[in-house]
Formats: sequence, C-alpha cells, structure tokens
Amino acid sequence: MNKSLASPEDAACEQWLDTLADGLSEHGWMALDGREWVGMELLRALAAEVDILNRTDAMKKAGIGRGADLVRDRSVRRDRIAWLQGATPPQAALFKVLDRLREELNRRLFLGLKRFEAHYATYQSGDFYKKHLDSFQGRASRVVSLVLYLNEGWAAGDGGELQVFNRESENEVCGQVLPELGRMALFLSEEVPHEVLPANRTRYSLACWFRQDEVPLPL
Ligand SMILES: O=C(O)CCC(=O)C(=O)O
Ligand SMILES: [Fe+2]
Repeated sequence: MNKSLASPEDAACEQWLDTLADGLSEHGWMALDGREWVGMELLRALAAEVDILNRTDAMKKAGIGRGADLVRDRSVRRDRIAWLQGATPPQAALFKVLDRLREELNRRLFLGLKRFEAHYATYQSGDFYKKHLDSFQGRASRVVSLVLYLNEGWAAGDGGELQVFNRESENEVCGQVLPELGRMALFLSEEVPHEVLPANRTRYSLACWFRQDEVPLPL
C-alpha cells in the first residue's frame, strides 16, 4: 500500500473535523457523535470517574462568574462541578484529545485557541441551567465551548437536554442534544445562548472551554 495515502481512519477523522468546523462557522454550533474521536474505553473511564466524584463531596456547587465575583444562584443553575487537573490516567488521556482538537480547530478556523479548561458537572434529578452565554463580563476569552456527555442509556423521557438557541434570534430554538454517552456539542461561547432543561435522573457531563488567553486565571 502506498504509505503516502491517508488511511480510511484518517479520512474519516478529517471528515469529522471538517463537519465540526463547518457547523461552527456556519451556525455557531454543532452536535456530533464523539465516540470514535474520544474512544469508548476513555468515555467509560471518564463516566466511572465522575460517578465516583458524585458519591463523594468532591463536586462543588457551581456559580456564575469567578473569584470575588462568584455568585451562586440556585434559580439560574443547580449543577455541581469539579475542575479537571489532568492528573488521573483518564484525564491525562482526555487532555491529549482536547489539545489535538484545539490544534485542529485552529488549523481550520484560525481561532488562535491557546489553551483549555475543563470541569465535570453533575445534575441531580430536577437540576437545570437556565439560558446563558458562556462568558464572563470583562474577560472575553472563552471562544469555543465543548460539552461531552457521559450517560449510558439516556432516554428521551430522562430530560436534561441541552437546548441551543439561534445566535441571531435568541428566542428561536435551533436544536436539542440528548446527553447520551459520547455525544458532543460544540458552540461559540459568547454567541450561542443555551440552557440545560431539567434532568429527570442524575446527569453527568464534561464541559471544556477553549480560550484565547494564555494565562490561567484562578478558578
Ligand atoms: O451540560 C450541558 O449540556 C451544558 C452545560 C453548560 O451550559 C455550562 O456548563 O456552561
Ligand atoms: Fe453553558
């Protein structure tokens, strides 16, 4: 075989990345099946890790804003979060996947993404996150948001959909994503309003933000 030709896997991977980049540039968002890109073994390892964290007191009430501006408002969001440090084997493997994705997005969309931050999120039954943009005032540096879902066997009646709104007319719903294991949603952090509808069972996810600034801020 001619080694200079890309293998079918590479071609599939390139196509997946092109679909993602086209969705982001044309509509500001895209939902995809990430099972091949991330790998089933890693997805299950991440799901097992967040399940353990959910049973301890590692998951902290999420807020809005950061540092001294942090506000915890239960009428807006009810999830709990734990930031990933990349220290456990599944987190280290995931960080490689996310960094590769950062490079591929830069290659296709010239976004100048420098780094990313990621947290696990857990929603208990009844929890939600009202419509919002993923930005902090005065710190416009989150560019692309990625949410990776970690729930095996999520059914339509389980609720907890990510609801995405049109970036040009924010009352128009333009899509819903079920938080099934391996499903991914990506969107432009500061442009696309979105919300998490109330979940009817425990819901696990991993959210990541690709950023244009170089220096990590205190979490
Ligand atoms: O879990 C999701 O589907 C989205 C979460 C979200 O919007 C956020 O954490 O900012
Ligand atoms: Fe969000």
